[in-house]
Amino acid sequence: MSRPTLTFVTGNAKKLEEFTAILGPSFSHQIVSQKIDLPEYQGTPLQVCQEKTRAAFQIVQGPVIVEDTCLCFNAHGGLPGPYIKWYLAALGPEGLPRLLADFSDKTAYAQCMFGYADQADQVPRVFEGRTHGQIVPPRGSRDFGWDPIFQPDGFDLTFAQMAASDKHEISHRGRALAKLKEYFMPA
Ligand SMILES: O=c1nc[nH]c2c1ncn2[C@H]1C[C@H](O)[C@@H](COP(=O)(O)OP(=O)(O)OP(=O)(O)O)O1
Ligand SMILES: [Mg+2]
Repeated sequence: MSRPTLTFVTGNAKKLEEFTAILGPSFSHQIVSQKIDLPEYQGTPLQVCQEKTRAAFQIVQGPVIVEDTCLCFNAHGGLPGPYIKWYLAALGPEGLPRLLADFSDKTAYAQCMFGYADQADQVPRVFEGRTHGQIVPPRGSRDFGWDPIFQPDGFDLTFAQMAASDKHEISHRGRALAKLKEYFMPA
């Protein structure tokens, strides 16, 4: 029996790796990935995610999933937020914590939004997950983005120092995918 196909459009190999690991082999749909760098939209995280979903649908012309991730500094009113990619590219994990040097509030949250559409004229469905924590000087492997500078609440380790399965259990992505899984595979 063949499972229906869902195409995950992302240019980020680490996202795809986590997505596949978190959903696991028993997911209702067969995941196909397309490595396309979609436009980096501006707006609220929800608007960015929905625009990105529409753009992906135009390309795939079938059921698609996209994901947009934000890292939001509370002292900066939620910025860099969806623009974290550019900040990370410009400053690297060493430079990012310095943005908060003059602020006593080092708290931040990671937010992940998956967008899903299976028709063109549809408001994309969004599954959101959030993890609160602190921005710290980098510790741990430099494998994935800002993982070395994000220390989730309740842990002494940054995401980069945690075992992958521990990260997934509490991560923005893990939480968003738990909702997505619930939608596709209701209990
Ligand atoms: O769990 C994570 N742990 C650490 N870093 C992360 C994580 N998740 C995303 N990131 C990075 C990738 C990119 O620098 C930015 C999000 O930007 P974002 O546009 O969503 O990602 P992207 O352009 O790399 O891939 P895509 O083609 O799916 O848009 O934060
Ligand atoms: Mg992107």
